[in-house]
Amino acid sequence: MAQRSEKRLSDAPAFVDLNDLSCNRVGGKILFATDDWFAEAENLLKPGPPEWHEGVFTSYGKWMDGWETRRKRIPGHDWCIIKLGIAGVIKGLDIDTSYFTGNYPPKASVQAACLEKDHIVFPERKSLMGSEAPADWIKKMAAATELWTDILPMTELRPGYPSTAHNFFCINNSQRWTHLRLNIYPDGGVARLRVYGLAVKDWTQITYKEIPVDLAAMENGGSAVGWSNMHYGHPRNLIAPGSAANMGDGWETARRLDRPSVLELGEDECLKVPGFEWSVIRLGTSRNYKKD
Ligand SMILES: NC(=O)NC(NC(N)=O)C(=O)[O-]
Repeated sequence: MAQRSEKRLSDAPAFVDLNDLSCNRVGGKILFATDDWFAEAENLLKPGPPEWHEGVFTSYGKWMDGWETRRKRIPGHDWCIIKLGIAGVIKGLDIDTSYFTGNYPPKASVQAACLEKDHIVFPERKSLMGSEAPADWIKKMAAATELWTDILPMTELRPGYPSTAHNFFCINNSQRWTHLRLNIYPDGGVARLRVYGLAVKDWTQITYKEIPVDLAAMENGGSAVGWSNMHYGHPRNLIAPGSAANMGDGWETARRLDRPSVLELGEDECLKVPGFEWSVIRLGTSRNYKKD
C-alpha cells in the first residue's frame, strides 16, 4: 500500500480513501488473462504508482508498467480475471491508464462475481511477457465468466497523460464480491486497477477459536476515516494484512513546520513541542467479543 510518490489528486473522489481490495499487498491475484504480450497483467495490482522508464525496451516492444496486450488481429477483445485479496463491497474503481497514451484501450467494462472455493477451475497462470492464453482456455474461461454481473458497463477511458490518467468510477452496488473480470475493448494497456471498498465479514460466524479477533483489520471491515496528515503514507496501511515490508508500507506524516527551531525541556522534564498527529480507524463491527 506504499504511496510515497503518489500525489493526491485534488479532484479525486472520496472513495480513494477506502481500502484497495485488489492490490497484491492484500493478496489480490491475476487468475487469467487473454494476452500478456507487452506487459503482464500482474502489474495492474502493484501497490505503488506506475512508472515510466524512458528508452527501455523488451524483446517485445516498449517496457510498460501495467497490463498491455498486443494489437488484436483475431475476433474478440482482451480481458483478465482478478481474485480480490479481500472480499467485499466495491464503492469505486480507478482504471489508471498512466503512460499509456497511444496504446490505451478506448473502452473498458468490469464484471464481478461472488464465488465459493473451487466454483470455477482456473488454469495454472504463467504470467509471461510475450505470451497469450491458449484458445481453448480463452473459450472455457469466457463461458465461465461472461455472465458475471456488470458493475461497470462498457465505458470510455481517457489516455494516460497526467491530467487524464485516472479514470474514476463510482460503483452503486452493495453486494459482496470475490472476483472481477476487467474487459478492455478491444486491446491496449492499463497501468493499475484500483478497487476501492470495504471487507464484508459475517460476524455471526466467528468461532471461539478466532477470539481475540482484530476488529480494526482491513480484512475484517476496518477502514481509516480521518487523519491529521498522511504526507508519506496513508493511515489505512496501519490495518493492512501481514507485516510491512518497509517504512513505505506504513502511515507516515510530514515533519511539523511549527516545531520549535531549538527544542527545550519544560519544567516537567518533558519536551516542549506543539500538537500531535492522529488517525481515526473505524472498526469492522461494534460487537464485543470476549473469551470468558
Ligand atoms: N510504442 C509503443 O508503445 N508501441 C506498442 N506498445 C509497446 N509496449 O511497445 C503499441 O503501440 O502497442
